[in-house]
Amino acid sequence: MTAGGQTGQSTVQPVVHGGSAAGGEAQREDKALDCVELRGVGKTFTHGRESRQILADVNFTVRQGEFCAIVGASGCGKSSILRVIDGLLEPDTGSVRVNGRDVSGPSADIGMVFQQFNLLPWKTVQENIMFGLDSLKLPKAVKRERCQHWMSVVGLAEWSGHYPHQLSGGMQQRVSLARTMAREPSVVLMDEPFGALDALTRRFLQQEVVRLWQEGERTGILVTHDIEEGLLLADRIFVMSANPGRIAATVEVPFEHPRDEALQATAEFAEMKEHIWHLLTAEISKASSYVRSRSGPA
Ligand SMILES: Nc1ncnc2c1ncn2[C@@H]1O[C@H](COP(=O)(O)OP(=O)(O)OP(=O)(O)O)[C@@H](O)[C@H]1O
Repeated sequence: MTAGGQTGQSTVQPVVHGGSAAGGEAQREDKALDCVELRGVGKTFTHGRESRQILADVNFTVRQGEFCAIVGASGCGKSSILRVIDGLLEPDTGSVRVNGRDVSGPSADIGMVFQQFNLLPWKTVQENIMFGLDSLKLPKAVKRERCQHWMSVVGLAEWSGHYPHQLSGGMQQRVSLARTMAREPSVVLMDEPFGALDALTRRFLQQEVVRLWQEGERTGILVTHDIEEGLLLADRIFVMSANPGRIAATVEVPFEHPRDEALQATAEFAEMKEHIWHLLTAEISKASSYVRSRSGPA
């Protein structure tokens, strides 16, 4: 992870970039390190005679090895952004590039972890992870090796022969994480991966994710409702507006890892959390007055 800044100051000065055409980012010279690039991405869904613009002029860049979080109100288009990056949803306007190539459909370069574990109930832990490797053109022995490796990394080697219903929610999410990571994608997209877990398990898995990112050169994008989760995991946080969804601000997270309970108890952490909360609520009230203005006087 490329965390920057210090924790020693009494007051944090949040570094915030606006969400204008430059993607809400400072101009940079190191373009070679760009891993995920969205430029002018827009999407409108149409049902019958009704159209709704979900995304408008979404711009951001995530650098190789960086971990970014997207926060925003429910329904503002966070998951749609991940689906656009994953090639599952085609934008109407703009471009999406991953590792310098235009995205035109799902690719082995990109992995996704969902809130629902999506495990096959009739397959064991090992079989579920092997299933994730099925479509890769790799020798069987390499697949077996990767499967063993990732079962150990997520601490489930002893559970390899168990079925999903014999595992806790946290264990099932670890299988799901291992299944994605075993494919060794260079970009991992996470859509509220810890949303269905209890607080303790969530914290434990968040720490696992931080460890995985510190060990390898992976790029991650996490969608979350939880500002604290973003602050504990991400290098930068994209704050979204709604109706239509765009990146309203980009906040650089100034804390070094490990980001633990001691950090969470600091005034600096509370200030950052409040700052992002203010950005979010300002966007939510702007979005609701926009909706009110379009639907006429109450
Ligand atoms: N295939 C689709 N057809 C029509 N509308 C869709 C489709 N997919 C998503 N939407 C709509 O697009 C909007 C954005 O959905 P999306 O799931 O991206 O939001 P989100 O910010 O991830 O929401 P949440 O935080 O509640 O999961 C929602 O209003 C949703 O109903």
